[in-house]
Order: sequence, then C-alpha cells, then structure tokens
Amino acid sequence: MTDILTICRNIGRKFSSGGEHLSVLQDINCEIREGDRIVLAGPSGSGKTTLLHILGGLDRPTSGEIEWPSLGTIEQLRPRRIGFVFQSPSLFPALTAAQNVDLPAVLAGVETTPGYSRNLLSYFGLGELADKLPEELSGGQAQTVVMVRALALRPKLVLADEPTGQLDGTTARSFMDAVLEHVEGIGAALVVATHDEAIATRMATRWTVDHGRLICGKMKVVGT
Ligand SMILES: Nc1ncnc2c1ncn2[C@@H]1O[C@H](COP(=O)(O)OP(=O)(O)OP(=O)(O)O)[C@@H](O)[C@H]1O
Repeated sequence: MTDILTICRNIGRKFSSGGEHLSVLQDINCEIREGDRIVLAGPSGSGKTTLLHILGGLDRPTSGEIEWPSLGTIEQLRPRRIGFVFQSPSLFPALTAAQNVDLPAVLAGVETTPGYSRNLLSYFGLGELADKLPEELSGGQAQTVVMVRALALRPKLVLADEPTGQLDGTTARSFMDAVLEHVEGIGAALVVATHDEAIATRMATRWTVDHGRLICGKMKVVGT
C-alpha cells in the first residue's frame, strides 16, 4: 500500500465578506497518495484554488479535518515537503531566475550543489535565462521558473494552480512532459488545477469541483 500524503475528511470552506456568506466547498472527502497524478477540474470560480490552498496548508477549512500523515504537521509542509505553484507567477523581482529557484533552499537552510538551480532551469529549457531578472522574462518563462522553484527541494507533493495558463499549446505540452518526468524522478505526487484538457488527459485521476462537491474518477491516460 502506498503512503497517504494528504487526507481530507468532510472538509468545507465558507467565506464571509460584506455580511454575505459564501459556501465554496462542502463535505469534501479525498486523499492523495504517493505517486498520484491528479487533475483538478471545474469551472472558473468553482473552488479549485481554494481546495489547493487547503491541501497545501495555506488555508484552513472552516469545517472538517485535514491531515498530512506522511508529510508532517502544517508547519513542516512548505517548502520542503510540498512544492506549491501559485496561479499568478510570484517571483522576487530583485532576484535572477536562478536566485529565485535557490530561494526555498536558502530559506530552509538546505545546502545545494553549485549550479543545481541552473541545471534544473536547463532541464526545463531555461538555462540561458538563469541570470535574467523576472522583468526580462515572458509570462510563460516566469511561470516555468515558478514551477522549477517548486520542484527545487524535491518535495513529496507538488500542487500546481494553472501552471500552463500563460503557455501556448505546444509549449504547455513539452513543459508538462518535463514536469511529469521530473516528478517521476523525485517520486513526488502531482495535483494540477487546469482548464486545459490536453494537460488534464495526461493525469491518471480526475477530480472535478462541482457546486462545492468533489467528484473523483479515473482517467484514460493519453500516452506521452
Ligand atoms: N478570500 C476570499 N474571500 C471571499 N471569497 C473568496 C475568497 N477566495 C475565494 N473566494 C471565492 O470563492 C470562489 C472560488 O474561488 P476559487 O479561486 O477557489 O475558484 P477557482 O475554481 O480556482 O477559479 P478559477 O478557475 O477562475 O481560478 C469564488 O466565488 C471566489 O470569489
């Protein structure tokens, strides 16, 4: 039996603003296991980002329970055990692409081998941009650097929110090839929220957020 990385029991998330209450997620039961490849689908505003944030320990459910049995406590999750890719590229503007990739290691006090971030950027086809500042990168290149940064500490779980949103179709497919190959290599589970069916069909399991509920199913995976 593979390890359970994350387990949710009857979780819900409500938001309150201006006296209005919005119930975004209700009675969600799910688990993520080692090696899982999950696409998180659903219309805009259905709650995909909200669920990813809860799975990554960035937000707390307002009801139910979440645990990370083989990852540890909520304080231990990021950046070493969970790599998180936010929907909008979030690079530090004063740091180069390579320095941005190095940042989680610096913050976590982990020593990396010289050239590690450059090699990782090269693996994703961005080796020549390692010394560029974020403002010198295209939106798609910046998004790729954000993914590289999330993978840098070899996390056990990678949660990615629309990671190909700024890439054209062909670039998105080769980017996902590199991501899937890399997560396989480091033995990480991957959950990707996306509207892109070409990406979705590459994942073994589909979770759909529908009116606040989560529908879980298996996918027929399209070969690489
Ligand atoms: N902090 C917040 N306060 C109030 N409402 C919020 C908050 N965060 C999210 N919401 C609301 O929760 C709902 C779900 O938002 P969420 O971003 O999770 O959807 P999504 O499925 O990721 O959408 P998209 O595909 O457009 O990224 C939306 O109606 C949004 O307005």
